Amino acid sequence: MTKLSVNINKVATLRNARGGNNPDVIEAARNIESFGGQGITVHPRPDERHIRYQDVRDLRPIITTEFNIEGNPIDSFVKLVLEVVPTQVTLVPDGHDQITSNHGWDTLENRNFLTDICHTFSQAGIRTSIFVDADPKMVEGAKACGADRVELYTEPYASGYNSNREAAIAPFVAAAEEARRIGLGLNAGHDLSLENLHYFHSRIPWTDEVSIGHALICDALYMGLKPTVEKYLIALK
Ligand SMILES: CC(=O)[C@@H](O)[C@H](O)COP(=O)(O)O
Ligand SMILES: NCC(=O)COP(=O)(O)O
Repeated sequence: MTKLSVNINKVATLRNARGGNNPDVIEAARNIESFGGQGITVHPRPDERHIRYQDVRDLRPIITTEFNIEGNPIDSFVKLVLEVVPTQVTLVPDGHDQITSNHGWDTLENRNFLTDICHTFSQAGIRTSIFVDADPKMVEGAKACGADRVELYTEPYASGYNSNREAAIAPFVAAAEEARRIGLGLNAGHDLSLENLHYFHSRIPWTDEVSIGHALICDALYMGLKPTVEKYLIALK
C-alpha cells in the first residue's frame, strides 16, 4: 500500500504571511491525519521561509502517523533531526537560495558524505531516504550509502505528463524497478498532483510513500482539506 504523506510547508507559508498563527500547522497536521493522511512531511529550510525549526519540535509530539523531515543535512538540520527523532529523514541537496527542490543527489560523487549521514541517523533509529533523480545508477548509489529508501524527484514526470505520459513515466519505472531489484524502499515526490498521481501509482504500485504538498494545499483552497485529502487517497487505490 502506498502511503500519502502530506507536506505542510505551504500551510506555514500562509501563516508566515501575516506573522500570527493562522493557519495553525499543528491543527492542519491533526486534521490531515483525521482525514486519512498517513504521514506528515515538512522541509525546514535554513531561511525558515515556511516551516520553522520550532514547528518541527512542536509537531513531533502530536503526529500519530509517520513524520518525515526533509532537508539538506547541514549541521543545524542534523542537530534538529537528532533532537526530534522523526520516523524518516529525507536528504535533499538543495542550496540555501533555491526557490524549491530541483534535483536529486549524485550518490556516487557524494558517497562518503551520504554514508556518514545515513549512518548517523540510522544509529538514532531514524529511517533514511535519499532524494534522487530517476536514474538507476543514482538508486544503486543510494543503496551503497546505506540508505533505507530513495525518494524519486518527480518534477520531470509531472512536467512531461500532459504531452506524453508514457514517455514521462519510463525513467521512473526503470529507477523504481532498480530499487525493487536491490531491496531499497521507494518514495516519490515533487509536483505530484490529482492530475498525475493515479497514473504514476498505476505504473509503480510498489511505491511505499508519496509526499505531496504544493498541489494538495492549493487544491484544498478550492475544495477544502478533507475532500482534497480523500481525493488524493482515492488516486492511490
Ligand atoms: C524535496 C521536495 O521535493 C519537497 O520538499 C519540496 O522541495 C518542497 O519544498 P518547498 O515547499 O519549499 O517548495
Ligand atoms: N518530497 C516532496 C514533497 O514533500 C512535496 O513536494 P511538492 O508536492 O510540494 O512539490
